[in-house]
Amino acid sequence: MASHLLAEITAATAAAVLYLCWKVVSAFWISPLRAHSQLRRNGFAGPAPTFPLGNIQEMRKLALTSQTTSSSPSSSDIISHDIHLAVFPYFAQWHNSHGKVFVYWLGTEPFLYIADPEFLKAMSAGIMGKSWGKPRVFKQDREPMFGNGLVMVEGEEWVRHRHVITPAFTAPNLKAMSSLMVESTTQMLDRWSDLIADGSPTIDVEGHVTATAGEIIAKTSFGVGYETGREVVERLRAMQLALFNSNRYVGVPFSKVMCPKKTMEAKKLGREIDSLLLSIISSRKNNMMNSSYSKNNNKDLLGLLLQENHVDGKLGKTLTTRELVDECKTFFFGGHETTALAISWTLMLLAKHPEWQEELREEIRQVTGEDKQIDFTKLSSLKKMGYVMNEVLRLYSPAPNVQRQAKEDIHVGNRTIPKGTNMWIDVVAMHHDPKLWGDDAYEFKPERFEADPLYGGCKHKMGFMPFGFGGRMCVGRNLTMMEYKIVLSMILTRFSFSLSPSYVHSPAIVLSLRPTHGIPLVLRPLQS
Ligand code: HEM
Repeated sequence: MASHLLAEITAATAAAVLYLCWKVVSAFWISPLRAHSQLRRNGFAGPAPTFPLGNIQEMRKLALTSQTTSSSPSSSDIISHDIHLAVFPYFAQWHNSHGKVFVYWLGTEPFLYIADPEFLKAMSAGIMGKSWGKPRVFKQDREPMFGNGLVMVEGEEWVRHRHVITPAFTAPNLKAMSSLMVESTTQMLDRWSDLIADGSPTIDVEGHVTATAGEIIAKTSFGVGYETGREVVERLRAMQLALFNSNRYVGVPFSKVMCPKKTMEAKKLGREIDSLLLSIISSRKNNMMNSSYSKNNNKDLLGLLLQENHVDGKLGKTLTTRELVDECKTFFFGGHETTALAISWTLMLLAKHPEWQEELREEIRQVTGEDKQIDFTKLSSLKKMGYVMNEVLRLYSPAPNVQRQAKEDIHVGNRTIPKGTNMWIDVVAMHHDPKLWGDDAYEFKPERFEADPLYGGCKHKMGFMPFGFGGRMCVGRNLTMMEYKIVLSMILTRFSFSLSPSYVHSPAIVLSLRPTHGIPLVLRPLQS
């Protein structure tokens, strides 16, 4: 009897193990092979993948070769803005052999690489925001950062999130945040004045600007006076480092098991962040129930989302507490580093172009007049600053790529992109393409946006997309524009600056497009 039972258990276990093996082989070997041949049949060629790394090995090799053989100048005198080869050496190489649309593999996941705006236009025609997916591998990889926040959520869920979140970014709501930006920037500039007075006029502005942008996003997201906000920010930064400053095998089966330390650390920080945010949210909710609650005290993003929830609760346009936690994290990761990088790269470019520093100072003088203070209502008059911002976002786009996943088969001419295909849109390649921008594509020329403020004279309307495209375009772009103009006007009004001889031009991708060795500037106070 006992031996009969044992035999049954053994048989059941063997069947379960076999089934599991079949599932694994099917998910990581058979399905990818099927997808590979389907894409090839549809005319999408690309570098040959190997199992289980796909093209990762080759990408690493090319990145390493590019680092060691890079002719990119290390001196602050000669700076090349032709950065595609330096930041994406593998894509630049595959461009030459496979054109502007091809398939490459991250582990067992196929990615359709796109750097052709005409293909992009044809591919996205008629597809609404809610019908796009986001690559599953990135959703898993970045889960601790974005959870089910707006960047990652799909379908009707995305519609619900976007409806609740969009009103928080309207002009009257943003206006209320401008004083928080002025406050944090003033503190940063006072520190710069102290450093200069102490005889240290060379300052790595990137570090300072990123810290200030982190403070600003914490205040604009969770509100002033929330000491916990600082704790959240510190942990969020630590989590980002844990996730991105190590060897990564995105798309490779069981890659998390291969980097257990990183995975555990990110998970632990994730739990701590969630519990801090949960406590902020529940105390805010309690305050709203309080009779002395005033709407004016709640003009930060979280407060606005809670109000939206409050007002529209009956219409089903609500976010759960868990979703609010994910949105707070999303604002932080989506919002602070990108904006800080836009400002930092601008400072590098303006340091190289003192004539543009002067142009902008003159514009600020004209716009502010006697007040000398930049005020929210005057920001839209800073036109030249807008051209400079666009030109910086073109040359050094903080978000170097945009990702999508096909939820259904997509037809482009006589080719079909099969359902489930991931797409990787190379923004850096398009922003630097001389065929789209002309022979001066690698030059810093803000004036190209004077005649054509939206597209900078780009020959294709989808060739300039620092904030993405279509219904899923960045929800925070107006907040960025406001922060950019406030911070930059305040810096330009108090200091003139040049590049330190120690500056090393080294743009590289660490999720965003970053200056690897910071941006050391030599600052000089201006007479007020
Ligand atoms: C220079 C600054 C910024 C850049 C370059 C940038 C860039 C982008 C890009 C490229 C996308 C993807 C769009 C797409 O898939 O088509 C995006 C989406 C998003 N961004 Fe930004 N962003 C910036 C600032 C911000 C700020 C300040 C916030 C919020 C505080 C923010 C929040 C978001 C969110 C929530 C999404 C997801 C939108 C959706 O899928 O519906 N971003 N951003």
